[in-house]
Amino acid sequence: MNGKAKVVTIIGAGAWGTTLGNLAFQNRSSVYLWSRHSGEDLRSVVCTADVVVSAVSIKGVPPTIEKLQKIGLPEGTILLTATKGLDPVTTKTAFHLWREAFPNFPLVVLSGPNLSKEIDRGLPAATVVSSYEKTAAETVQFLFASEKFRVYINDDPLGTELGGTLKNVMAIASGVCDGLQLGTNAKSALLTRALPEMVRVGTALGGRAETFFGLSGLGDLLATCNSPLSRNYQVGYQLSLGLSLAEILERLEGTAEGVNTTEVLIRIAGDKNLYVPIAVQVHRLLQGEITPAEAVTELMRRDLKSEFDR
Ligand SMILES: NC(=O)c1ccc[n+]([C@@H]2O[C@H](COP(=O)([O-])OP(=O)(O)OC[C@H]3O[C@@H](n4cnc5c(N)ncnc54)[C@H](O)[C@@H]3O)[C@@H](O)[C@H]2O)c1
Ligand SMILES: O=P(O)(O)OC[C@H](O)CO
Repeated sequence: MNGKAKVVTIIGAGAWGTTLGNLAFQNRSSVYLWSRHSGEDLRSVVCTADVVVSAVSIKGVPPTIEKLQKIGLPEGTILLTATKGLDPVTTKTAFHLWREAFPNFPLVVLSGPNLSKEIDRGLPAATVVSSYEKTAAETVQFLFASEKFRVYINDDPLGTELGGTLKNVMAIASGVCDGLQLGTNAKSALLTRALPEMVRVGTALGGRAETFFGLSGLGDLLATCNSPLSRNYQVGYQLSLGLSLAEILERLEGTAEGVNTTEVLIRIAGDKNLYVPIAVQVHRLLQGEITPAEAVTELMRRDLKSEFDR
């Protein structure tokens, strides 16, 4: 299948699934947006699809996979995952879960600095689609690309996905930084130190270092850590104003994956002996063990060290 796909089924009618559906629709694809609440038969909308997009949050990935395994997919269907999270049960990324469940289907990851509300307004943005199967990546590239949405490809799906996943932890820290009005120097230091922390974890989990310096790593880190539109940033910002995590999540519009990702990341870092000082403080903050101001103090009073030694 070359050029623009004709039929796209999007599973997950949340903010991101809806935005992706609109982008494909504007490119003249037939788009089915499926929600678990719609009552529509999932089989009927996947059996004719050229591309099946998973735009559910990470907790929705295992049940979605289970449903599709029962239904079965036509041979050659391209699977596209747009989730940015870590499975709390297995600690795996969505790419791993989909690969294990559908090893013989072309699998593509989409991740980048993509705040859906900006894209919905028609503002220009760029993203990355990544796959070991180049033809599938190119098909997805043409499916979504427009003059408003520039789509790059690469062949490091794990690194691409992990950039988008790990930056959510940093976005919580960044929201704290802005909420406490720590200033531009502090913000710059935080984001600059966040990137090697993401690279350390991301490469230990199989991503390539260079990918984290691209759109799906540094690009998404900058977008999410600087925008009040980010739900993860909002979690940190509102914690710094004194709201409890429960209160914030109750009012939050949509999913802040970073809350779960932080908890899973701390387990991974413990198992693999990875140095993740920012994530450790975000975790303690989310657990209610320390205040936002104490988290900052803990980061600043660590032993002095060389800039590039670990
Ligand atoms: N909103 C954005 O700007 C944006 C951009 C890029 C990537 N993402 C990522 O896309 C994913 C979805 O984000 P969103 O903003 O659409 O979140 P959302 O909260 O608006 O929607 C979540 C979706 O997941 C589905 N879901 C949740 N639990 C489920 C379950 N148990 N079974 C089946 N479906 C389930 C919900 O029904 C809903 O359709 C997240 O991983 C997010 O990090 C979001
Ligand atoms: O609202 P957030 O924090 O989930 O961020 C959305 C996207 O991941 C930004 O690229």
